[in-house]
Amino acid sequence: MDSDDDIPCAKAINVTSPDDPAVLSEEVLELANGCLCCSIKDAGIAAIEKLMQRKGSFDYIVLETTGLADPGPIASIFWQNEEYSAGLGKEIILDGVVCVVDAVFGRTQMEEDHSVDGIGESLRQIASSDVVLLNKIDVVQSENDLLKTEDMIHRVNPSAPIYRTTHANIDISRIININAYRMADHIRPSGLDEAGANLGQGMVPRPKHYELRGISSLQMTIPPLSPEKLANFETWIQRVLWDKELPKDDSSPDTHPVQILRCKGLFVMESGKEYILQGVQTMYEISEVNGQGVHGLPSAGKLVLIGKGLDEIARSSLLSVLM
Ligand SMILES: Nc1nc2c(ncn2[C@@H]2O[C@H](COP(=O)(O)OP(=O)(O)OP(=O)(O)O)[C@@H](O)[C@H]2O)c(=O)[nH]1
Repeated sequence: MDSDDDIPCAKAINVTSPDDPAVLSEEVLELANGCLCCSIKDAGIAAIEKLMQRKGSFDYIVLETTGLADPGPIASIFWQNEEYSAGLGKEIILDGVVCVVDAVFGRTQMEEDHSVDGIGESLRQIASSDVVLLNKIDVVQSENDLLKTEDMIHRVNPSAPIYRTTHANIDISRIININAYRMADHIRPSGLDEAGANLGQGMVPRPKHYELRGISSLQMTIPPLSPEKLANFETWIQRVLWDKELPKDDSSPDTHPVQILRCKGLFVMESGKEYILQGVQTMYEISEVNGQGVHGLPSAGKLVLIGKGLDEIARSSLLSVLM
């Protein structure tokens, strides 16, 4: 961790290859300007492509950022690369963001987290994650401490699974090839809302809203949508992501700033089709899910938004579009 960095960003690409003794299993590429997030399109991805040219393709690339990095811009650049790159670059796809939280100090770090724009790095990292490892549980005194930390992580990011680990020991399938930016399964509602009631057609449990030190999240179950409602939602999310404010209407004429760090959703259409929403920073994608209906019930979608300003007003604005 480089605590004296001015700009929180990754400093190197570290690609490990246990089968390659010639490089002692590890190769580190230092980037010329030392900053991955500002220059990844030309330097970061280009550096990985160069490695791929020299050594052949990789099964998987693990990119470890500094402890101060904001994963959002880095994830969005890799995601953008999927769309715009050609040749070898096309093989570099974004699988997911994993965050390791220290089970001993993590809660204090989250409680004391702050930055100029109100979202400190530890909350940003948790907010942007697809999976969270709560590590060093062997040195935590009580189960209650672990539960409190898990609850805090869940309030910041209600959609990421949290796995307790020691020495980050984890079944690799939980963090590799998770396809977090493509699959709908991890967003799919379980069929029971939090009170344990079955979700029937047209029944919508109350959306859940959490807030912790500037980061808020909004989670809601969504009934089957008409194409028109989905189109309305798309207009809404564009306004929120790109203009960073809620759409104004007669009932809410004032400017209401909103900043989304990560959004995920699964929309079930009245026709039975399913669409998945994925978004990071200002980028989003809504794409049809193939093989819908494999899970049978419930016929309900789900939406998770994580960022700033996602309060009751944001909730009402969203409900007016979706319900
Ligand atoms: N008791 C215990 N120690 C751990 C665990 N995980 C890591 N450690 C120890 O904690 C120390 C720091 O581990 P690192 O993996 O270097 O931590 P890090 O945060 O990645 O460090 P930097 O990336 O260098 O900032 C090492 O001495 C590890 O052996 C754990 O689950 N339990």
